Amino acid sequence: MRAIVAKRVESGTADLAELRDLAAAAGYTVVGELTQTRTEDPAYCFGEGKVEELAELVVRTDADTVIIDNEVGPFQMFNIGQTLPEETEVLDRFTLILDIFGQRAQTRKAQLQVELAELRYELPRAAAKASLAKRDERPGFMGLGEYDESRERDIKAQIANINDELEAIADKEAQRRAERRESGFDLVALAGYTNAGKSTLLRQLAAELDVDENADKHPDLDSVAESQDMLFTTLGTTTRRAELDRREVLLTDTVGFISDLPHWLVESFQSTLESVYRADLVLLVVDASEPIQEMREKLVTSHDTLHERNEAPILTVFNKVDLLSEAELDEKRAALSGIAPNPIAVSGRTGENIETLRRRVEAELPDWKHERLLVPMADETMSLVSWVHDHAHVETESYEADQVLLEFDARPAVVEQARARAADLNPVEST
Ligand SMILES: Nc1nc2c(ncn2[C@@H]2O[C@H](COP(=O)(O)OP(=O)(O)OP(=O)(O)O)[C@@H](O)[C@H]2O)c(=O)[nH]1
Ligand SMILES: [Mg+2]
Repeated sequence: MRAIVAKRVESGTADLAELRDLAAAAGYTVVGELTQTRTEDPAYCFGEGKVEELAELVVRTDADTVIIDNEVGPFQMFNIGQTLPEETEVLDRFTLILDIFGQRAQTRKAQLQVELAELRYELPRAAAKASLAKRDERPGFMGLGEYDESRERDIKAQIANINDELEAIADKEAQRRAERRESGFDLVALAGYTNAGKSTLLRQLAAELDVDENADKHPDLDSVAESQDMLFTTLGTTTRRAELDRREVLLTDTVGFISDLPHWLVESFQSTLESVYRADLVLLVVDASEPIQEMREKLVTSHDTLHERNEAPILTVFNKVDLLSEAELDEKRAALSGIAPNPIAVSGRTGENIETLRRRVEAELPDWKHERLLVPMADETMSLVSWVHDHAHVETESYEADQVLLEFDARPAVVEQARARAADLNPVEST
């Protein structure tokens, strides 16, 4: 798999660094690159001369694939394909990302999400492809061989089916979140740009114990294997129990964010992000070894992704501080204080400051409530008392003649539930 990466920008100089990383993540060896600064050409995206240059580069480097960072319309795709040597595959940023996601999708949900994204990508292109297939000079190009109008209807039907199945999965997950909360767990989610170090931090913060059926499907969480410097190593979500002093926390690792993703692609992975949106606290992880400008852009992308639906407070984590000096860190803190107020600086690799992070997580989680509860003696009383012990931090437990006094700290939801259960108890003498 030998690829040429290409990018067009309207102004300034095109930066190919991220596209190169994405290509590598998909398994390509990058054998050439090409950039252009100009406005979009309606027929070719790039200038026509540039596409001819691209064709020569393909021949010279013996590449089999061309990856374009821009969104390429169906007609542009067709025209570029006609100019390039036969059999050359053309991908744009989105089909490349879908390619990576497709390779990594291990769970039913992840596979459905990838399929959904592919269909959403194809839908607006279906009509164009059908008309191109009719006048295709190169039968089979872009898989257009048997393309016709009925394809659009098929796509819509498939999208509806997948949405139904994903909704059913989301319902089950919502139920599981509720059960976990009822069991006294606070839910904390790791979010952030791809490659920021989320999975590494999960390993640092969490016990080996997996609480998720997906855990074995995440090779990047293997504590022995060194994680790779690769984009999108995590695709589904994995949840583990984190070891904190007082509070029982479940920590969920999630898919990384990336810039320039169109709406339909983000939407397709919405239910993956649900565990972020519905958390009690979000740890927004940033790679602090990168230049300030890049950190800022990635923070903006992350906040944009979280913005509309996130309900939880956000704690920014500057990760990879083993790679920078104290002075550099101070400079970055100051420069980014607007978008990342009071961040905590850690290293997931060396473990530096991880204990402080644990304390910060406890401090930032919504406050526990103090409760003083008088429980009447009844058949179910002792089971309620032990439930409170399991879900709360019990300070006092004293027995009087016909009641138990419990004083404890707990999540507001646990306090409410304890009160309700106590109110439901029928005192012994009345039965
Ligand atoms: N030097 C250094 N490298 C780190 C640190 N934390 C993570 N890394 C490296 O950064 C790379 C990405 O780490 P991951 O934990 O896989 O990142 P991620 O955010 O889970 O990435 P995606 O799953 O792709 O979104 C790996 O090569 C890690 O070894 C750190 O504190 N210091
Ligand atoms: Mg990861």
